[in-house]
Amino acid sequence: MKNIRNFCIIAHIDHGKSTLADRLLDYTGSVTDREKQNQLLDNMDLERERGITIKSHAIQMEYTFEGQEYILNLIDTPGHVDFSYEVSRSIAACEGALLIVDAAQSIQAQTISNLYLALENDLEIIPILNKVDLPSANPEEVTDDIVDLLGCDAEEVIHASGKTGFGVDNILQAIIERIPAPEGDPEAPLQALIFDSVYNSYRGIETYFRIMNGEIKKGQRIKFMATNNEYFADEVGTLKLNQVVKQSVKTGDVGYLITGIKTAKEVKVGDTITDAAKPTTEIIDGFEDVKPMVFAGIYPVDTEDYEELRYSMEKLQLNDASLVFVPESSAALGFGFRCGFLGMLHMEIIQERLEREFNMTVITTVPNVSYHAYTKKNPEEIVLLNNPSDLPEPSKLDRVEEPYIKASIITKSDFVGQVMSLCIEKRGEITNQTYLTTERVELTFDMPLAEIVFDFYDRLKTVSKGYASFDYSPIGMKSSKLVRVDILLNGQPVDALSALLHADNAYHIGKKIVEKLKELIPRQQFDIPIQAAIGAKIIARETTKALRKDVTAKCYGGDISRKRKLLEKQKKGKKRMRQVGNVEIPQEAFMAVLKLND
Ligand SMILES: Nc1nc2c(ncn2[C@@H]2O[C@H](COP(=O)(O)OP(=O)(O)OP(=O)(O)O)[C@@H](O)[C@H]2O)c(=O)[nH]1
Repeated sequence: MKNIRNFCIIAHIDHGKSTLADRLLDYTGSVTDREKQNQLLDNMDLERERGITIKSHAIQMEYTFEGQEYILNLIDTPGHVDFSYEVSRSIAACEGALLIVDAAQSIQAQTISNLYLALENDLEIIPILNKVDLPSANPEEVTDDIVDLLGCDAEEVIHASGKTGFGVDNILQAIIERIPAPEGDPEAPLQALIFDSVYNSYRGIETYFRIMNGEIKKGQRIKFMATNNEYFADEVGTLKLNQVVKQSVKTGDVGYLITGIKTAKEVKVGDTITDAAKPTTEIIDGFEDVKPMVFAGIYPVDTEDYEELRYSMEKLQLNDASLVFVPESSAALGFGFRCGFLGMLHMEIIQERLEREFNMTVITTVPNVSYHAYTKKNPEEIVLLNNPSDLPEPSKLDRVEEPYIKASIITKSDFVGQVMSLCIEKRGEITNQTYLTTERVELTFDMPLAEIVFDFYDRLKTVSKGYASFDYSPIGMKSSKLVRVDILLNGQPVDALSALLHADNAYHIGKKIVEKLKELIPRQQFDIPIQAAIGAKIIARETTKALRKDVTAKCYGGDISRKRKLLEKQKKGKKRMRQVGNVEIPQEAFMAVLKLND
């Protein structure tokens, strides 16, 4: 046990975590040449393409230092706020963390929020100044920032480059010398923390764990404490680039477990595994059920594909326990599902995975957060509001509450004014302002989550010229004035275009939505009035004028291949169109409310 080191890497997105992890694997000879790929840890196609780590993974390295052999378990963590719960679990499985800071970007919002998580878990922090090879790197200044943040000495900050491999040896030495070996009692009853799980279509769910006390043996009868379900440990082992089957995995080590479980729901990240016959009395604390934050409708483009969509979503859920969905129907779109996501990125990922892995083309409706409504009849009972159509009639409605977050934004002092106005426009209330250095400021706001869902990231990037980073955590519900803005096309309400908006913004946003829809809805053979309404009251109107020319008219008698190309193009464009009444609506229109400022 004294030669084991468990560590994770924490960083703001794009500061070079995955690249550096690959370097460590390379340097310790943990990968053969054949296995070398650009980003080894990001083994989902989607992850590699987007350059982000979606799910955490673990990997074991062996390294000989001063004549002693060490086992280094690296637990990779996702960098995006949508997945911060997974970060917190991976952190809990370690004794130390490499804190990576980009030498050109310096400290950013997630550097700080992840650092706090690591400190809460008493991890030893090894600060690393990464990307020192960049011409724009600013090593002295950024080192000062790190020293200020951590209260460490400048000598403790390791200079490195994931690109050239510079400094990797120093990092490995620091891992061995500075991070404590795991503690724990090998004789005690089994107590292991689940920090991740992965779905494998042949073997069922693979559970990743870190053993705090005791050991886990092949064939042992074990129990998951959150669910109280018992299983046999069909296979256990450690994690190299591939799994290495073992007879047992012991205290302090990190490993995987296969029990024949088929659905991701049964395995909860953060849960404790123990022995069924001789259970531990202590649950590892910190376990919480992750709740979806953002909801949207997902519909098949072709109504006939509904059953297939259900099948695909069920398959996807086996794999991703944080995805929730219930059937819903819309007058405009037919049968589909109301889905809950951890955040906007999670929503995009699900949509993309449906397309890539299941070949499903879907239409996603305007996302909204989950409100709590209370009716006059029963003012104590919460009615969960995940869908605009569920909003009770104004006469029956007592009050509505909406979820709030604590938002932390780090930016340059030059942009404080603009960032503040943006946050105030988004109904934020400033709670704190701290100068991290003379140039960098951390602003903290209490804000409605709903405002983040709508175009917040993009606006923040624009007003700060890219020099702002953002992180948030939920802080509970607050009362809100909510109205439903309906959209009518050609006089017909299209339920899938309805949005829940704060009363103060409803007129303004309603007008903008209508203007945006005018741009997005293709012209047809007749005029299409586009209206926004609150209840029976029309608050805005635009008209898409009738089409005058036939696009292919010119091609008659002309070059047939050109005409075919045009028609092909038209067909492609149609793929994501939905006929509602006699109006064709493209997918972009359903999301128009998110892009009002483009
Ligand atoms: N010049 C230079 N570029 C680097 C270095 N390390 C990483 N990069 C580049 O920075 C970008 C982000 O690197 P990643 O390793 O994917 O960043 P990450 O922190 O893992 O990102 P997430 O997984 O999304 O959190 C990539 O384009 C890398 O090629 C470095 O040391 N020097």
